[in-house]
Amino acid sequence: MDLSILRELSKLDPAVPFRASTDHLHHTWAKTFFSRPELYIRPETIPEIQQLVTLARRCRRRIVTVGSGHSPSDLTCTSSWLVNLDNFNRVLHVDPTTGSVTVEAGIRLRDLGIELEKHGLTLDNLGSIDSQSLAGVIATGTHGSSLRHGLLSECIDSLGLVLANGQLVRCSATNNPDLFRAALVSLGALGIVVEITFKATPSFKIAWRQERYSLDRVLDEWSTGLWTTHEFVRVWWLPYAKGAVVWRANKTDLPLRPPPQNFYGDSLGYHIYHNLLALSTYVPRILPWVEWFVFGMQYGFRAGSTVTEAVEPGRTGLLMNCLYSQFVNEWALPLEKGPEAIGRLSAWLHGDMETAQIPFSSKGLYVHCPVEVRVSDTSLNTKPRPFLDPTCSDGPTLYLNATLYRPYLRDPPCKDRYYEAFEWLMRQMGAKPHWAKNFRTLGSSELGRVYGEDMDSWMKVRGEVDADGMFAGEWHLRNLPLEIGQASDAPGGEGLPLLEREHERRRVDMSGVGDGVEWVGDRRWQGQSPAALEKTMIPLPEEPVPSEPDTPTSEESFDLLARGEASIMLPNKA
Ligand SMILES: Cc1cc2nc3c(=O)[nH]c(=O)nc-3n(C[C@H](O)[C@H](O)[C@H](O)COP(=O)(O)OP(=O)(O)OC[C@H]3O[C@@H](n4cnc5c(N)ncnc54)[C@H](O)[C@@H]3O)c2cc1C
Ligand SMILES: O=C1O[C@H](CO)C(O)=C1O
Repeated sequence: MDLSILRELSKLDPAVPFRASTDHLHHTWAKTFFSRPELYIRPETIPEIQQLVTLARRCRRRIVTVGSGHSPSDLTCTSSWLVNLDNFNRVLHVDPTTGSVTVEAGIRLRDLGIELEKHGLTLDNLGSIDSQSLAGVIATGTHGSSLRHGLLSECIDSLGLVLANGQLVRCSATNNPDLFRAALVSLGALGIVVEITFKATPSFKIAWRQERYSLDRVLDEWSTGLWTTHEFVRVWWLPYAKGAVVWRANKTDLPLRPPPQNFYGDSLGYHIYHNLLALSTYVPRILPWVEWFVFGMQYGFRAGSTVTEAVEPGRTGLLMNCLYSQFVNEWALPLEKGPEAIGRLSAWLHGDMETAQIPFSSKGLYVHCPVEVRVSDTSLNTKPRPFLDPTCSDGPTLYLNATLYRPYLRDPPCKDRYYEAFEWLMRQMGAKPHWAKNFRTLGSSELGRVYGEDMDSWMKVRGEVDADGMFAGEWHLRNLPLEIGQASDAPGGEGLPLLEREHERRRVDMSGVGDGVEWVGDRRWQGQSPAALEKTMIPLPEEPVPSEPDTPTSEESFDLLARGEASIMLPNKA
């Protein structure tokens, strides 16, 4: 570990542990991106979080907070300090009568669900999985599929954040409302969210039903009940079959009835599908047949042929099997534009360029299914909207998610051409990308324009709480209208001196397994002598963490750290 870090650490409260390790390899769940942070820090208390922020500020380091790494882009990559709150995940307060719950922000949705169930409570809406951290779900605008619900974060009443100056601040609709609206989709760029208070709902069961439709029927019923007969509805469009799987659920008091076995839910079907996808990397033209075979085995070969039903707890029944590593490219647009968007993309995939009106060739291109088709309605929400909410404010929203699997972690050959055309169509139709997913950059100015005053408001709050860019990196620079000044030139430069630039991307060295990319930051602090670095350290007016500047670090702790041993838990104490 860098000696200047140790020196600064020795000046802080020795009673507060600094739980850092030095050899962590970070990767996204999908193993799309990897990075090697200088330090991986897993705090367990708020004083520890405040201390690490103070230390980062003094050592001029960027901080990235990572939840479960389920965002498949390079959003959580860093060569600087990576903070994870998996050990800061307790339920602090539950009021079973009002449903008000306060938790530490690192809690995963699954663990939260189990805890809430003990009090007869649950979350009122879920996406496809429950592995994410609650803070991560909020930070990117995660959604489920229901016209009676908006973003998952709609249940949030207040947030506590540790900001770049080490202070813990709280915000809600009435207290610091601008910070609250900015922090509801923060993209990790405001500070570390540490406490979350939200409204849980009485636990419920759902009765769900799933059947195959023709695409024509989906489009015919689009405005006449497809999305409204049930509280939760999602559609998987199978482009080559010109069909779809429609899944719908309502709350129920019926007794639990587990779902029947299904093809790729079992080991054999799972591996058959995986290997067919792997084969399609070399022989892409088999993909229409793979779609026919796998989804026929899974859901029946003809529209209306097989109906699957079950009754499950909402907490698990709303989830789905997401199978393999994947790219996900998802956009939000007004629900009424769905038939046109699906019709044009369908035409493009089938080579009908006149109907598609998409200026790229689809000749010889074969893609994976499904395209996920989901909805939400955030216009019903009476609470403050997140500034960076990509959904429609004046009516229901449709999400189109072009999923591409990465069999055995290999990228499919259709990716660039498919996403180029898909994104062109989405932009032409006025859609906005889901922040967490694999959209190629639109450029910060386009997103700035698309979000207008809301982006200005978000940027203003960001600038106020993190003037040096301690929580900003290349992903933010690429997608948000940040002013970096001379940030890239020198530490301590004007603009956002702590913002971490990308130095390079390289094929990750994993013995040739997969097409994952290693993201490498500029590590601009390297090569600086401790004395030179110290010159760039900004003294702080307020010190939230008690410090004892003259307390020497014990020889023993110092040696351990200097050797850079992995997984050291440093009680900063003799
Ligand atoms: C298989 C799969 C299924 C998915 N299903 C859905 C779905 O149905 N609907 C949907 O909308 N999305 C879905 N997603 C996307 C997922 O919900 C988001 O990527 C979510 O942000 C992941 O949460 P995480 O805890 O992994 O956060 P990460 O991916 O680790 O981080 C996401 C962002 O949150 C920030 N962050 C995390 N913790 C904190 C904190 N304590 N303080 C401040 N910032 C923080 C990070 O810095 C980063 O900017 C899915 C993803 C996968 C891989
Ligand atoms: O990002 C996502 O992955 C799954 C699809 O497999 C899903 O529903 C998302 O959203």
